[in-house]
Amino acid sequence: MQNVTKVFSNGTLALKDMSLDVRPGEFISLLGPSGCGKSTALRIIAGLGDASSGSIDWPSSKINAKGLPEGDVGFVFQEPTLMPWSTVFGNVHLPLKLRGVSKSAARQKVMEGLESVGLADFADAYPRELSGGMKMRVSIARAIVTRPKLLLMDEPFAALDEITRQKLNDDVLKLWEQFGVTVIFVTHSVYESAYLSNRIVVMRARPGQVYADLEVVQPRVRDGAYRTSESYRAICQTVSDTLQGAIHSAES
Ligand SMILES: Nc1ncnc2c1ncn2[C@@H]1O[C@H](COP(=O)(O)OP(=O)(O)OP(=O)(O)O)[C@@H](O)[C@H]1O
Repeated sequence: MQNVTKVFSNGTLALKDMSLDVRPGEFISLLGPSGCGKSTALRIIAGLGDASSGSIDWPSSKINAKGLPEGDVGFVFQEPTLMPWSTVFGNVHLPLKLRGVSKSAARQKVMEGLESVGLADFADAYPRELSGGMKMRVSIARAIVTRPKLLLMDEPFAALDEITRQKLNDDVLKLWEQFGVTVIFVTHSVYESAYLSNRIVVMRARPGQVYADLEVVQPRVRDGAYRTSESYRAICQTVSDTLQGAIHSAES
């Protein structure tokens, strides 16, 4: 993102001169107070909204006529947004169907996607038969079925209970390693960002901008032991202090 500014039609200045370089293979959390423009930034990266000025460049991808990388971006929303009339298989097939890939030709990829989120046995189930966490898994399988290089996730687990959220955090980390996908993950949670990411971009509000860019390179393995480790506690403390700084900088 190069100097991206977004002014909505009602005059709200959501982002001002936001610049962010994302390197292949990173797991970045975008963290910040409510209304600081996290979702707006993610939507502009995904091509779901236009920047008022500035640009999104894709130096490592071929781009299509819309200026977006061809087939390279998957998006997971806060709500699973599944089609209730379609089975789990049908929901995950959708992005491939929109590209003209028939059900039979897509079967292997859809089943691989479902296996990677532990739902291979639920291919014929309907969304109403699934728990909230399972619906979100289907949504993730749908986002990765096209093998995107970049996965954008907008507070995907905010509505889930803590245990389910922790399990899904581990699932996402597995997918990140398995597919080598670059992830940008929007969250309100200091703890979630410190658990998942190797880079935490803290934003400030009014106007939305990058306030701090923190590296969390170690440890490589994130698991239950990390959650209770001194290094995790220290990272959470640093991130929490930085977030407080971002909140105060917006008020001054
Ligand atoms: N379509 C829109 N029209 C007008 N203003 C908007 C629109 N979408 C977002 N905004 C405003 O832009 C600012 C940034 O919103 P955005 O949803 O990107 O923030 P956020 O950091 O994702 O917030 P949250 O954490 O609460 O989801 C807010 O002031 C919001 O009210």
